[in-house]
Amino acid sequence: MNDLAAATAAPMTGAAAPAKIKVRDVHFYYNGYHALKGINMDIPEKQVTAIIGPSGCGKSTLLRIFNRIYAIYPKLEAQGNIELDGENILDPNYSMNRLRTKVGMVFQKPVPFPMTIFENVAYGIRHHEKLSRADMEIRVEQALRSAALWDEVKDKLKQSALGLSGGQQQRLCIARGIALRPEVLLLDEPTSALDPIATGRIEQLVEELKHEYTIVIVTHNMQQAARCSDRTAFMYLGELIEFDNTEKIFTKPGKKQTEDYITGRFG
Ligand SMILES: Nc1ncnc2c1ncn2[C@@H]1O[C@H](COP(=O)(O)OP(=O)(O)OP(=O)(O)O)[C@@H](O)[C@H]1O
Repeated sequence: MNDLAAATAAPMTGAAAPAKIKVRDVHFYYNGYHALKGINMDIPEKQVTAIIGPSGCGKSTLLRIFNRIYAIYPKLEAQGNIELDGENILDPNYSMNRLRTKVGMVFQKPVPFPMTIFENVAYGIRHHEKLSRADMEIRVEQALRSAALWDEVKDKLKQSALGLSGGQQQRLCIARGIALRPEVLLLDEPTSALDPIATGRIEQLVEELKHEYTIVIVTHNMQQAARCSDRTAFMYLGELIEFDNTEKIFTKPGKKQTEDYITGRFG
């Protein structure tokens, strides 16, 4: 392979950090509909990677492949390789249970379970580990502290989680994800249902969490991507158009489509 061919085939990265997730020639089909078309990218470890692009471009589809959540639906098919620490998670032999402990996900709308605040966090842990009551209390507290929620809920752990505000509920969902001590945290538009103050708290939290976790965030909000990510991926019509340092994407994008999108000319 000559230099030019090698450069063309190389996955997009723009990252100096080692890759936690390597996406190689990934295609995705919804009942035959080709939603992702040959995605190649390296997601850097312990950094925040934002995925942006117009509605329907495949952002959420890509994010959801990273924890194979699509596998619960029939007629959905992923092709290619997604290596997490060098192992292909799309391989049916890669255990779902193991994947769930390594990759946590937080959805657009906070969905606390109809149980106490404490139980919301403890519930997932119980599925994977047997802890004594005392150890469980420590784990729940750690998760709530990491999610910057502890001070607000420490005196009402036995109250229903449904009584929390939207922003608190979203941080509770993040605590629930963190409690399993994943290595990767996927956030699918985590602030789209929140007010600006709650949004600011989540963004601050993302900034703090990246020291421990590899974070991938899908967002419609370009200011949010610019504020809280290290790398930004721009997608369009199922393709990865550009993936680079966030600052570069927003100040000196390499592709016209990226520039048109970030300057609001379409999307
Ligand atoms: N369950 C599904 N069945 C069929 N097609 C789907 C399904 N989910 C998504 N699609 C299609 O796949 C494409 C990518 O959708 P996806 O939700 O990943 O886009 P997105 O970039 O996250 O959009 P948005 O920003 O609006 O959430 C779209 O054309 C969408 O219509």
